[in-house]
Amino acid sequence: MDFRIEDITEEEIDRRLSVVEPLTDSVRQLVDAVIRSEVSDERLAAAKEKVDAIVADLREQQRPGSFGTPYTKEFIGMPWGNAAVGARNAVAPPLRIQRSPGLAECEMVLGAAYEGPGGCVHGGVAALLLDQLVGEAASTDGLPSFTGTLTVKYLRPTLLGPLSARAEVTRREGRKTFVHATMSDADGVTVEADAIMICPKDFVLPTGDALPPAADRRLDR
Ligand SMILES: CCCCCCCC/C=C\CCCCCCCC(=O)SCCNC(=O)CCNC(=O)[C@H](O)C(C)(C)COP(=O)(O)OP(=O)(O)OC[C@H]1O[C@@H](n2cnc3c(N)ncnc32)[C@H](O)[C@@H]1OP(=O)(O)O
Repeated sequence: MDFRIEDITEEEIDRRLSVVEPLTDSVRQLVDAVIRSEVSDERLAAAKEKVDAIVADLREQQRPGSFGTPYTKEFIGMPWGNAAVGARNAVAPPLRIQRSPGLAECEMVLGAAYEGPGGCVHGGVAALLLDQLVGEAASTDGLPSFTGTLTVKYLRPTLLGPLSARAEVTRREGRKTFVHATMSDADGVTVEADAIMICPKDFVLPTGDALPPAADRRLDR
């Protein structure tokens, strides 16, 4: 796992985000445009050439593997490659999660890129987003928690469009945290999930240190 430390200021984080977030958003627009475009085959082929040129340009300098999750020395996390919340990841809607102790909530608009059954959210996407949310709810006290078990119940089809989601810790038992989560549309809950999150035994940082006291960690912004 990649939890490297990167010693930068919060201002530097903001500066980097101000560059990459608009780019990622443009790529999201590109994904949506490719799915829904009805221009001619010739124009689609021409678009491919332009996209390939951009990819070649970006690949001139590339980090190996994935982005990982760097943390500042103040333990502000930068999970920018994350599939649900990543600021550099056009696959992520992205979720913009509000956290308070034991609770994580967000509103989102899921478009054509998240389709499963026609016009509906893919069940795997709903599970992905709820997995992130239960992870964040379990981690609001600063303990890293990994999903041990995630049980998802699809109550009725979730139509693409504006949605909200919520995850709440129901109880903690030693290293285990139990979390209940829901995804809802304007008419109520469409998907519910229950998770058992586990804090790994003797978790240590890449520096070899134990985690600092929870109060000193923010893990993310
Ligand atoms: C610089 C600071 C860095 C901090 C980092 C902070 C991060 C948080 C910040 C921000 C939130 C981010 C949010 C992310 C969201 C995304 C969530 C995901 O997608 S997570 C990826 C998918 N999940 C995995 O890949 C897990 C893979 N599995 C494992 O690593 C292990 O199996 C693990 C950790 C789950 C358990 O391993 P063991 O060795 O600790 O477990 P044992 O000691 O055997 O058991 C402990 C207790 O847990 C139960 N248990 C173990 N495995 C279980 C399971 N799979 N399901 C249910 N219970 C399980 C056992 O029965 C036991 O319970 P009894 O104490 O006896 O009551």
